[in-house]
Amino acid sequence: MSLRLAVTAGEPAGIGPDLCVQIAQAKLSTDLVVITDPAVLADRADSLGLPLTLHTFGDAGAQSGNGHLTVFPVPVNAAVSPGVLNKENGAFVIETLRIAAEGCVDGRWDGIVTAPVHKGVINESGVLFSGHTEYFRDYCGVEEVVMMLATEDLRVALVTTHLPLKDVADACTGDRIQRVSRILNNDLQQFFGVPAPHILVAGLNPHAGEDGHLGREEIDTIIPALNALREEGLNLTGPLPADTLFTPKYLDNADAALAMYHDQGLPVLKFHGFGRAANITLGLPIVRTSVDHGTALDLAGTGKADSGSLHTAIQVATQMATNRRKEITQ
Ligand SMILES: NC(=O)C1=CN([C@@H]2O[C@H](COP(=O)(O)OP(=O)(O)OC[C@H]3O[C@@H](n4cnc5c(N)ncnc54)[C@H](O)[C@@H]3O)[C@@H](O)[C@H]2O)C=CC1
Ligand SMILES: NCC(=O)COP(=O)(O)O
Repeated sequence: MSLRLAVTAGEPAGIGPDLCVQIAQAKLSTDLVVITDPAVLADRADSLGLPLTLHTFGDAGAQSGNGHLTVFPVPVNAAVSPGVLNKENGAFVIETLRIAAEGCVDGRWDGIVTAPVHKGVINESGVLFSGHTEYFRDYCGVEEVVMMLATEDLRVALVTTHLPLKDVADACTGDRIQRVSRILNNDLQQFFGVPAPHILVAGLNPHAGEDGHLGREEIDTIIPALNALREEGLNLTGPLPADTLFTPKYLDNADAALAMYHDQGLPVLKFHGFGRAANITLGLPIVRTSVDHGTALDLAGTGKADSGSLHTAIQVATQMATNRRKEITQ
């Protein structure tokens, strides 16, 4: 049976609908079902001047690719104008995520690929929301998940995700570093065919603390956590100063880098491969990938949005879902 992925089109005023219309133009090897309001897609196809035939999920002959798109319809709450946020649609966006997760759990599809949402407007709509990563973690009832962004030749995972910088040091506990490292190690084996992952771990402070003179988190927390993980058999190098970790000397012999926080790891990844990377949630019982960028409100409806990252996210989700299926049938 061929794989089917759900694609949430994300914030309706952002570039998510544009990207869905754009990928529908290609010949697709994975069956896609886009979860959104079909009228938003039709309007966006008109703005972009691209052909689009819409089908409803479950209908005979429903297909995606070559100018067709299968849609699981969810109505928006308020009319959509490209580039203009409307908090009335916050609940709609969350409902598309809920349907995507529900369909994964009940087997309607094999994984989820998410187009970008706008965290600010969702919170303004009255829904507390940090990101998809945390949403799917809570939906699936797991304690820990890991955000990893990956291009073809660089993988960067994070110990902490969406929280204010002032809270990062306290959040990098030994327990969390251990849980995140185990998930990263396990999922690199399970989904990405890396039999014995070598993981580079960044310190938190400049120069990885300079022997305690620039911060004690390395000595008090990170080194003991890494030593305990080494006892379990994980192949870890670090804590390394983050400013030199991302150089070929280290990266050439590693399978992934583990950064302590969002803006320690992601600027490097995006400088290296923005538009070609996927954002992957590890540690979930379902497959979920996403694009490496946000809603780009400035580009919605203009035809200037690059769909490269959505293509990558679909490819990676297909690979992960294939490996998960193999595991289940073994
Ligand atoms: N997966 C997700 O749902 C993500 C959502 N976001 C959300 O997106 C919103 C906007 O975030 P920003 O920091 O402004 O980042 P952004 O990624 O939306 O935009 C940053 C810059 O990159 C450009 N850009 C982004 N995607 C592009 C594409 N596909 N093709 C060409 N250019 C592109 C934009 O035009 C802008 O100049 C925020 O609410 C943020 O939380 C951000 C990252 C991921
Ligand atoms: N910087 C990554 C990002 O904001 C996407 O997060 P998520 O919505 O995938 O959790």
